Amino acid sequence: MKELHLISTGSQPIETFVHISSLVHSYVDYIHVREKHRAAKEIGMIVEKLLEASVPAQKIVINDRVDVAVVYGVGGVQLAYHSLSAKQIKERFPFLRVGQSVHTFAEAKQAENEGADYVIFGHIYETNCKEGIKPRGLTSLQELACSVHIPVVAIGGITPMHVRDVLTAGATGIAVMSTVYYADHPLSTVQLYRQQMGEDTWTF
Ligand SMILES: Cc1nc(C(=O)O)sc1CCOP(=O)(O)O
Repeated sequence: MKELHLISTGSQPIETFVHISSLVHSYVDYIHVREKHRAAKEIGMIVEKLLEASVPAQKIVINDRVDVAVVYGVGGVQLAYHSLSAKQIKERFPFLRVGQSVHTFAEAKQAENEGADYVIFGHIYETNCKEGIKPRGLTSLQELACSVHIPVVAIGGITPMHVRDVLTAGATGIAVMSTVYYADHPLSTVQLYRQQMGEDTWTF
């Protein structure tokens, strides 16, 4: 099964993020709370709202803040270069699914060696989120996916029309932000991603 991850924008009202997440969660595998400017307490409140909106705890991934993930009993954490290491977290909290965000082959190898469950690699295409930084493209994705043994989730500018190319390049899943959270019709957008992933028979 190919994974579909959604990432919060960090700039939307929380109510909008929770509302859209509640509409689409049946069709996605993971919803990342990536709210870098917010304190742990606020991130915890967002998790509470997601849970109240029936988003399953196992689908919730907290960016960076392992403390919040453990306290709220959610499914996973997504680590950045400035986060605690995958090794430290896996040793203490083996029940957490640990993703590492990477931008180079060396970072991906290190994540694998440290016991990360998967990496998110990007950005593949141009995206407003990484303005002015050259996209890494499909060839780098292909090289990286061939070189590590853990799943590689692709991120950055991925529209439904890109999905097949990205999966053909070796990604085991995709992560998207603006195309869903800024969509006029988030539910049909997510369904379109699923179709492109060859999973139009997705059951929920
Ligand atoms: C959060 C994030 N990380 C990236 C990376 O390359 O590490 S790209 C990205 C943003 C992805 O947003 P969109 O789907 O709107 O392009």
